[in-house]
Amino acid sequence: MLAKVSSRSVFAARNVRFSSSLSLQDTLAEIVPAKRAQLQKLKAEHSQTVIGEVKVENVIGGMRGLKAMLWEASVLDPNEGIRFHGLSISDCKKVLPAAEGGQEIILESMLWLLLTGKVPTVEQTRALSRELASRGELPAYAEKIIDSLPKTLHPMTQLSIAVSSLNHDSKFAAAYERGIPKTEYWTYALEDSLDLIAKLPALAARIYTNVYRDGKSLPAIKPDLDLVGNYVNLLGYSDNHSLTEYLRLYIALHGDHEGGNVSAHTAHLVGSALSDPYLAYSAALQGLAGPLHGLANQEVLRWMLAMQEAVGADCTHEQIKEYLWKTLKSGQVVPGYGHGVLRAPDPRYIALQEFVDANPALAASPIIKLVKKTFEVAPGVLKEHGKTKNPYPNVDATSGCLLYHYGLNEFKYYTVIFGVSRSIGALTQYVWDRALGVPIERPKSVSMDVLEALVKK
Ligand SMILES: CC(=O)SCCNC(=O)CCNC(=O)[C@H](O)C(C)(C)COP(=O)(O)OP(=O)(O)OC[C@H]1O[C@@H](n2cnc3c(N)ncnc32)[C@H](O)[C@@H]1OP(=O)(O)O
Ligand SMILES: O=C([O-])CC(=O)C(=O)O
Repeated sequence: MLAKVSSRSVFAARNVRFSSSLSLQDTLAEIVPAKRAQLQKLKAEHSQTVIGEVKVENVIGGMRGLKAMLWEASVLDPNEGIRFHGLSISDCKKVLPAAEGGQEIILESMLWLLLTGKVPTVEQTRALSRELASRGELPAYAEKIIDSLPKTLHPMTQLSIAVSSLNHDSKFAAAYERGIPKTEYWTYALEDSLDLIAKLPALAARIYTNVYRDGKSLPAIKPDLDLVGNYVNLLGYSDNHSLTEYLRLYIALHGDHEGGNVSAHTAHLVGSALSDPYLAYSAALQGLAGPLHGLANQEVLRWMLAMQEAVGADCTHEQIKEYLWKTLKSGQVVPGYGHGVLRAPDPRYIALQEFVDANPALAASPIIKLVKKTFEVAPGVLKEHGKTKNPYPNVDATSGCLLYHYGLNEFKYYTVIFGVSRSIGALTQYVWDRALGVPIERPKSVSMDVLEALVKK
């Protein structure tokens, strides 16, 4: 913590903004007018300025590379990876407050940064932890809905249903029905977003205990713990400090990855119809549950375990190469590799590997050794295969394997943890979308006949 504090002056010199002593709500209220003015200026002076072109490949290729949506909290560089309000992951590790007794960045400090663009103080981070804890218990109807779901239903489907059900109490939806002015939308959006983020650990833990622990009763939320501390406690792993710290890092790092990824984009799209934060984030979770997106962490472990069984834990590079080729030749993707934007190893993957390197027990784990060995050969194989534009690992290449090492081996649950995290990025933008009054999203689509006619012109 001392090192973090002393690096403040270095960051201040880089114009990184530090929060004063205001509450989160007051900090935002202070920023909203300036952001609105920034958008008005852009509209007034540059609405017609061209910033790119649309090619046929954008229309038929998943809009890759098209700069067509506003996203405030983070920007993804293909080679450097993600920056949160200009801060890289290693910057965040230096400057964002950790939990009491911990070293890793936590959801609360990342959420504060994402929402406000400012680095919170330790006191502000603690106050946000207490606020989230005070909002964290579930309403009885939500517990009833979760408990009624079949244990065989995928945990991500359960999470999406549970989040959606909370719209029963949406303050945003109720205020809209009452007829509030548009300028006030963001305050209700923020209320719902904080409520939802706060309740995600209890929702996610209830799903876990129902599916994997015979519905064992859950402890109450502790008012003095950070959100992930509470989550780990609810999951029944509170005696494992290393896992708690890993989850703090994991959940902070997965929070936001600019706007175009499937989950974030979905929340933005659904929210643009003024569906409340619960409905928007429930929809985002449905996208996160796809194997090319968040479900890849489950798929990586499944693939790794199958490889381990086929070639043994102590396998050679040559055996891994053969297994990679077998996967590729059977027409499957290598899970945990490739990316829609990144063209270098994902810095989130690197940050998790650094966590491993600092923990000898993790570095010695057979499954984590296999992750590392696979990284040593997979890029070469994927380059030779010649299809993927990015032969390097993304964050999913290792995230689930660490959970497996810690004994959290119910891999169909892994994306739920990702879902707890992604809320902070998706809902940050939800709040800003309402504060800035961005319109309903409605791009123009074209048929192939129209495209043919357009290219002939
Ligand atoms: C948190 C996250 O969401 S990170 C991403 C997690 N997903 C995965 O790890 C799944 C494996 N990876 C993939 O499927 C892809 O790399 C994606 C979905 C992440 C990105 O997709 P794209 O942007 O379309 O990738 P790209 O432009 O490189 O694809 C070109 C071709 O390479 C293939 N390709 C891409 N990645 C891989 C891979 N890991 N293994 C094998 N083939 C691949 C694509 O399927 C595509 O094949 P096609 O021409 O037959 O359709
Ligand atoms: O950016 C993407 O498309 C996928 C990804 O890594 C994420 O959402 O975290």
